[in-house]
Amino acid sequence: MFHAQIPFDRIPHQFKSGLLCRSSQSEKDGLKKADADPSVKAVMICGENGKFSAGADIRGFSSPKRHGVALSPIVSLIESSEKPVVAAIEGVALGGGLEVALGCHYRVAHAKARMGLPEVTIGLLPGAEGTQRLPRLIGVPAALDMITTGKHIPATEALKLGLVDEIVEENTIEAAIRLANKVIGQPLEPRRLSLKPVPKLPNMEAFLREALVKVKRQARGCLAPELCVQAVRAATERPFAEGVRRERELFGLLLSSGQAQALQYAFFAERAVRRWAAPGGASWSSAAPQPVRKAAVIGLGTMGRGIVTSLVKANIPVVALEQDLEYLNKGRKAVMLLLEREAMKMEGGAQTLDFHNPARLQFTVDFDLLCDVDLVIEAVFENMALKKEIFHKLSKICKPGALLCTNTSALNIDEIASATNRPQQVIGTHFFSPAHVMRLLEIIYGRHTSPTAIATAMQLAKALKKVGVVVGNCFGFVGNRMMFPYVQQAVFLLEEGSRPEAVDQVLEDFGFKIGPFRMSDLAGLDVGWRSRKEQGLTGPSLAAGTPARQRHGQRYSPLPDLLCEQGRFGQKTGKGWYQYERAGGRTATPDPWLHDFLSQYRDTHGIQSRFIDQEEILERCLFSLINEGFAILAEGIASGPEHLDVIYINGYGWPKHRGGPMFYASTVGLPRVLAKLQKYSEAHPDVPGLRPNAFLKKLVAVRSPPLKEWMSYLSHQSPKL
Ligand SMILES: CCCCCCCCCCCCC[C@H](O)CC(=O)SCCNC(=O)CCNC(=O)[C@H](O)C(C)(C)COP(=O)(O)OP(=O)(O)OC[C@H]1O[C@@H](n2cnc3c(N)ncnc32)[C@H](O)[C@@H]1OP(=O)(O)O
Ligand SMILES: NC(=O)c1ccc[n+]([C@@H]2O[C@H](COP(=O)([O-])OP(=O)(O)OC[C@H]3O[C@@H](n4cnc5c(N)ncnc54)[C@H](O)[C@@H]3O)[C@@H](O)[C@H]2O)c1
Repeated sequence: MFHAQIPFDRIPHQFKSGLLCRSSQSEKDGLKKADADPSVKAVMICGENGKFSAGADIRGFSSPKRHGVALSPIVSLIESSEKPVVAAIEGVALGGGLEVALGCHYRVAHAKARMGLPEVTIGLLPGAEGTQRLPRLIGVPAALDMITTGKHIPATEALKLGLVDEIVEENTIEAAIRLANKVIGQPLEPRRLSLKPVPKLPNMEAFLREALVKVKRQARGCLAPELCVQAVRAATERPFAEGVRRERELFGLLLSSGQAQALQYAFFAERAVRRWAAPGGASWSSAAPQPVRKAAVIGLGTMGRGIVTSLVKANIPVVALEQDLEYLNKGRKAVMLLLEREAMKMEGGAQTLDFHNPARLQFTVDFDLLCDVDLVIEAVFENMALKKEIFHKLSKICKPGALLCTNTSALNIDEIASATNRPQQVIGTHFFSPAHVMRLLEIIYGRHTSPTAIATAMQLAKALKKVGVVVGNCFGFVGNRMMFPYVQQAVFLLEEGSRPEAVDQVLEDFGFKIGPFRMSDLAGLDVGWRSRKEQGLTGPSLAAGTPARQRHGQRYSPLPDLLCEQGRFGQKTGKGWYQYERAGGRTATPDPWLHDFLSQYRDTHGIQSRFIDQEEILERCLFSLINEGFAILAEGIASGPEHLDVIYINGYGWPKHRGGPMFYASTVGLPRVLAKLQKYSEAHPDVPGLRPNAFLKKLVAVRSPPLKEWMSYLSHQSPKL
């Protein structure tokens, strides 16, 4: 028996699909030798360290020294072997790793193994004949599902699909050797996938057409899913060799599309932000988290109920607290509904949700029940006085080591911490709505927050299967602070002549899940209105004689306030920037009332309406957001552009195939972003958000270095870092 080892470890190789890295030549030679050696009767291919293979080294695809990756010939070599080749799949078999396994004549998997073709998630398609072999093995519908979503499937599902021949609970390698011994001498032709026909469907053409429509709708401009469908279509229409040629052609298109680079950047950025750093040199490498064995959530409104659901899903016992019994009952019902839905989704899976057990989930109005929790997440109304009152109470009731977290969207963490006797244990954990769905957790350290508190919040993010991003404290933190100028531009564009549906369309065509006005209607216009009233920008506390369209010498648009005064809060009232079929309705339609209202508003304020083209809409909204990003970096609120990009992709619906706002700026070109901001700023001198940030100017002055070098051009590190 000859064993060809597929290395895995930390993927330091140019090509990681096994066989073709470090010792690729020797493994290729090994296979040839095994074929030629009459004493070898069968071959077993396995991975190192309990992992089959995670596929190609993703960094290799954007490396200037990219070598022609010759995985296909290896897969063909395996398949054409005259001796049975069995794959022993442990851990993961992903991408090129699974393609290698598809070249084998038999596949044995450990019950805990996962398999998938995730290339689509990094902007590519399986490029080592996977799009041609997989449909031949498991049929077009299942193959298309795996290839266009990139999902990892567990071994049990792989067995049902026929992707593997056997699953084992114990030693996979021994099982693979047993199988290899059993099949020695049996004909191999029927096991060579390239020789098999693709199983027919009665309605193949219609099926593929519908699949294309579906993936295009979901892809929001991302090319890879569509090209995956085209590659699978080729498998159904052409002989194997021609299908492979088509796969290669489509792979080349994706590789040079720019989207693959953006998605691969996003893959590494998400991993890079785990290595957080904070003031005083504290970092991920030195700080250790505290265990969270029990948590509490205060306030069961929109956010609190999602946060409770998230904690229960992560198997963390929760005490859920409300201000009175009426709110408590409302909150309990909402939480139970969410958990029941989540349990339905998990049905049949290995996991179950134990939420009827009061030891796992307890509802109360009694603060004293928080005395033994390890962590509290406050999610009450966005009101500083209320938050301080709650934190003061918590610091008296909670045990000394308990971490006190606030879900505030924008308020000052230090001021909240000042109400406690333990500011080092106060931290912002900013969830995004719906909190049990959205992946982002913005983690905000205050002046006194300890490294242990940061490490614990990051650990919590991981336990909740979220992406934690550590940032500094400022109004709106990173995400909302960058959002303010974006939304402001969108409203200014309406004043100047545009319409909500035109602005939304441009940004949705760019790839945002939802444009700013649809988003505002969904979140509720009253939320921002309340905040502006608290800031004294509108409402009774506004000084008499303040010009309608100016605040503190800067341009201000009262349009959202005027809509709120009309009771137009968005979806919840059936009217906002759009009209809806009813209060609580979800279908937005352009509203003639709003159009008339905008015309009257322009007349009242003597604004000459003009046609605003798509380019201006896009640039003013996006470049003002990006400009704020440069200010955030310069102030040391975030440690690098990757942080901003991960926040936008995971919390704000930024299209991942455009890599996040800062990556996008680097692809547009910093000189162009600067020139456009200068132009718009000259036209609107009273809008600070359009005034190019000094850090952006500096980067352009030093000839726009690559994004990963930006931070080295900050002459002084801000006290925040
Ligand atoms: C111009 C014409 C050209 C025509 C050419 C035509 C021929 C082309 C032939 C091409 C052949 C293509 C072959 C194949 O189809 C392509 C591929 O295989 S692409 C890769 C597919 N694989 C993946 O996408 C897997 C990605 N990884 C993961 O999903 C996860 O990392 C994991 C493997 C499930 C492990 O998850 P975790 O345990 O949570 O660990 P981490 O995620 O933190 O990862 C640990 C560490 O490893 C790094 N890493 C993981 N996978 C890869 C990888 N594939 N490449 C590089 N690096 C990887 C990860 O970044 C972490 O390191 P850190 O960033 O923290 O330093
Ligand atoms: N809604 C969002 O999209 C969103 C997103 C991120 C962050 N946030 C932030 O999360 C927090 C909560 O927002 P929300 O939208 O869930 O608000 P919400 O109005 O829906 O819910 C707040 C809840 O807090 C409860 N509450 C008020 N005072 C309390 C007290 N003394 N004790 C216990 N409970 C009390 C209320 O009864 C209410 O149920 C705010 O700080 C908000 O800025 C909101």
